[in-house]
Amino acid sequence: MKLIVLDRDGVINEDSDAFVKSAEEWIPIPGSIEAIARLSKAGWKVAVATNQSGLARGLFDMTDLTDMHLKMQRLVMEQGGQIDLIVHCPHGPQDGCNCRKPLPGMFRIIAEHFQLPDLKGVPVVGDSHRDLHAGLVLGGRPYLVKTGKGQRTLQNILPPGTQVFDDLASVVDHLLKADG
Ligand SMILES: O=P(O)(O)OC[C@@H](O)[C@H]1O[C@@H](OP(=O)(O)O)[C@@H](O)[C@@H](O)[C@@H]1O
Ligand SMILES: [Mg+2]
Ligand SMILES: [Zn+2]
Repeated sequence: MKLIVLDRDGVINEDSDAFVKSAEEWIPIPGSIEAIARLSKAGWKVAVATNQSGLARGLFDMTDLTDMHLKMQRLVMEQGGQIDLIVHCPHGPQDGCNCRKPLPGMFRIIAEHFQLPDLKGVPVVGDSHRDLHAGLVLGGRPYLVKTGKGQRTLQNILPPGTQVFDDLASVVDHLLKADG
């Protein structure tokens, strides 16, 4: 199965140290929406795994998050693609959940949804270490983008085998070229 797992903030949309708290604040990174649509049209399944501690912090609520994801989905569908699954962790750093990246809980949910035993060889695209580590636990192939917090992430040692690209559009160019 051609499946990819994307981090959201800093990969699909612009991130903010003040959190992205509404659909109005949710702004796509240039090329990312079109890149997701290109994957869909090439037969890829697209999943999103996103930490949303802003919910636990009371910065926004589930209605706001749903509005952000409806906007994201609408923009991709307007380009002829779709996002097949969006999984979020609503918890805060102190909540002790098993789904907040770098823990792999969301990635297990994604594997189960697509009836896969693991995510061996599945590209996992993120802008932070925690995105890459969470995906590696299930065998994912790590891709770091320089958008969002990616430049900061680059300052530290990356997991072995991590491939670095400027942005999601460049990752998708690479994957679709390899598709042949
Ligand atoms: O990159 P993804 O996983 O899609 O989402 C990240 C966001 O939930 C927020 O995660 C926060 O980290 P803490 O949750 O405070 O550690 C901060 O990094 C915010 O700047 C960022 O917007
Ligand atoms: Mg991110
Ligand atoms: Zn969680």
